Amino acid sequence: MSKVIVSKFGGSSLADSKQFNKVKEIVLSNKNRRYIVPSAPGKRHEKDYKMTDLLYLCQQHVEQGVPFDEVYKIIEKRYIDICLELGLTLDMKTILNEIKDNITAGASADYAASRGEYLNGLILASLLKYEFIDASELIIFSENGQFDSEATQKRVNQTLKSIEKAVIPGFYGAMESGQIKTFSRGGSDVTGAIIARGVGAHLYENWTDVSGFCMADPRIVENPQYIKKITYRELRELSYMGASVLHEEAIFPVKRESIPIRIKNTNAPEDVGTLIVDDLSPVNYTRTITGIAGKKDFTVIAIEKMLMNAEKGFIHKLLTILEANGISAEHMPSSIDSISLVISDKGLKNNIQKVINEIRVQTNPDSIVAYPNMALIAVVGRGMIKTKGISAKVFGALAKEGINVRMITQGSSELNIIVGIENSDFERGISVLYKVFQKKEA
Ligand SMILES: Nc1ncnc2c1ncn2[C@@H]1O[C@H](COP(=O)(O)OP(=O)(O)O)[C@@H](O)[C@H]1O
Ligand SMILES: N[C@@H](CC(=O)OP(=O)(O)O)C(=O)O
Repeated sequence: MSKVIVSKFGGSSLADSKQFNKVKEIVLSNKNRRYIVPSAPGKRHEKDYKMTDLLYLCQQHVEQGVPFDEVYKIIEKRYIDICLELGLTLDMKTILNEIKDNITAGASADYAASRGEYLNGLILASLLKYEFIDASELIIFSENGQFDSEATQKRVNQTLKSIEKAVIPGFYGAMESGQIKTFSRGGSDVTGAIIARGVGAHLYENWTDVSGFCMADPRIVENPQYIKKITYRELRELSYMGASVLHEEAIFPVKRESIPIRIKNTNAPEDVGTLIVDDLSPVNYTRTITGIAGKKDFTVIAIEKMLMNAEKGFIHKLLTILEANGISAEHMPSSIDSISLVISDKGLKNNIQKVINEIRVQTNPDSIVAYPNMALIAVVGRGMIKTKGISAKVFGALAKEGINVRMITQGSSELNIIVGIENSDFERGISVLYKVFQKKEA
């Protein structure tokens, strides 16, 4: 049986006609690249717009009763220019008018955002001469908006088994009612992984603007080392903690079938990139740390109460309060008489005072203090478990740099150490940790 590759191209790979031509060359250079998943056009340079952001903006204008013609003109120009420069005969103007009418008539934010991928899918299918399959026919969400993995798997398998080559737009699907639903931002990576599982691909390629996964964010550290091979679990930890190359949920569909992922660079296709493999595969242990990633903007709620450990149901009460407020705690480091709730500011949505009051009333603590402006940095590596002195290296490096560590947690899998520091120390923290771990261990 011939091998099948599913290739997802990110927004940076499809930002303009020049990038589309690179994508065409890549796809056509390997006949196994049969199912292609495009994102919406991304930024062409630092100050440029992402089409997805502009489409959300149009919908918000309608919601506020403000005209959105000026924003829509930017969107129209980007797509029409791409079509003209590629010499395609697609009637882009008519399709764009239809979408504009729908947004004007009050279409949902998910519908508006999804059109970025929809339009790019039409263009790419026409350029490659591949069949266009709308993601709304393949990716199924239940009526309460939950992604239905098993129904989707069946649908993808059934539909694509008779289609030799297809372009399927990323980022969205639909409910049975036909209503469009998107994944969270960056979700085309998830679509690619779902299609890879559905067609039983032997490889899921994720094409972007970097030659693989770096040991640290290249926007913070200059020329960080690339990771040649990484396990799904390590990658998930790094993605979740802010390494935005791959959506953290893109792991699940491919992990189930042990389909490897390769991160590749559209601008340097000859570079090997990063291979993401199953946890059982041998990993190169010459490096104890695989990568470092982090996120800013957390609040830590520190609660102290004498004999907390003896009070039955204390943690249950805290979690019930968070749940009632629609909040989840990222971490909960604790000692005998104290516990800290680490919550992202995005999740907290300005509810801090309300949550603190409820905790005070329902648990009667000795003290409760909120520490805002915190950042989390995770040092991740499967080799960690076998190596002494990793934590000493982490804390030593941060101390030497004069960075105060406000919180520490280590996952029970010993796959990571997470430290909480001030937002203002974040970039310095990442850089100094990269410096101590970049050298290869003996
Ligand atoms: N550890 C990391 N390794 C590589 N890139 C990273 C890392 N952390 C963050 N990034 C950023 O992720 C970007 C690629 O992801 P993204 O912008 O979503 O690309 P795409 O548009 O192809 O989907 C890179 O340009 C880089 O700035
Ligand atoms: N276009 C969507 C989905 C996506 O995955 O985009 P990208 O591949 O450019 O990260 C977004 O901006 O969120």
